[in-house]
Amino acid sequence: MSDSVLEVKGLDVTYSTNRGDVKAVRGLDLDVRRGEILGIAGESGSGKSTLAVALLRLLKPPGKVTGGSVTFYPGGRSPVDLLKVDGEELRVLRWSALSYLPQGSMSSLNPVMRVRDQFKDVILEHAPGRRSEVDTMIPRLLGEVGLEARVAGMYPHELSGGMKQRVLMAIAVALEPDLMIADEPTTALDVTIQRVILQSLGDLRRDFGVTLMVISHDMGVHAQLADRVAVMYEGRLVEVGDVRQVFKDPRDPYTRQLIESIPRLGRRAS
Ligand SMILES: Nc1ncnc2c1ncn2[C@@H]1O[C@H](COP(=O)(O)OP(=O)(O)OP(=O)(O)O)[C@@H](O)[C@H]1O
Repeated sequence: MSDSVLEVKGLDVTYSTNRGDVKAVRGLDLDVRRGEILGIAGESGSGKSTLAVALLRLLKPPGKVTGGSVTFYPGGRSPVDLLKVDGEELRVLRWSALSYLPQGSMSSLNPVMRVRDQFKDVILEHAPGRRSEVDTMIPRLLGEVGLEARVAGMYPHELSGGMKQRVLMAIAVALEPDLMIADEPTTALDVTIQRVILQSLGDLRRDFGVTLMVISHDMGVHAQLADRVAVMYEGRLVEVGDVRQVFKDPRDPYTRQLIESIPRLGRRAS
């Protein structure tokens, strides 16, 4: 099995607008190693979300991939160029090999469905063979993110923001994907809940062996969670390395600036 789960080479993404082209991702090379938590850092507008949706083939017009390749190495299957796979192949890969926790995803739960049925929808759509296991899978998955089994019988409006986020994380790992991409998973949550979410993400990696790509503008999140961090600036990757090394001795001036904007954490990680 390859040591990489994803290999991005020379990725270019452009938004063509009537005010001109915005090159949101420029010549980006990135290797995501199997089993790691890779943080993607950078300020707002640096291209982090565009990178995520391009990798997941969820980029919407006027966004367009204008160059590069993205090789995905799902465990036990042949490698695929995610930029070239067709709709059906992509449908098979979604959730079961590649899952996504979008930015602001807490509003993506269906308000009129109980949590249990939202799990069932995903599991039965993407892994119909596991029908008989569903009822035992749900409490186990909820337990994995620190939620009680009774949450399965609740509707989204009965859950706090942090609980919704944890339900979504549990759904995202239900089919044991190789890679999960989480975009700003802690944004809009209060500090105590943020810590719980980060802890749960770490637990999911440990228990499911899922590789995580975690996008956050908050260097504190990366200091707490990531093994390696990749820093984006104006669509380019300016630095990638072991999180401790990057915090201790940032090579790029922009990375240094990001770290200095959180002096307390900068000190803690050094
Ligand atoms: N639909 C769009 N049309 C035109 N330009 C866009 C569109 N979406 C994003 N952009 C531009 O692409 C660049 C990268 O944006 P992107 O949202 O990927 O950054 P980001 O780092 O994820 O920031 P944020 O965390 O604020 O979403 C920005 O210059 C942004 O203005």
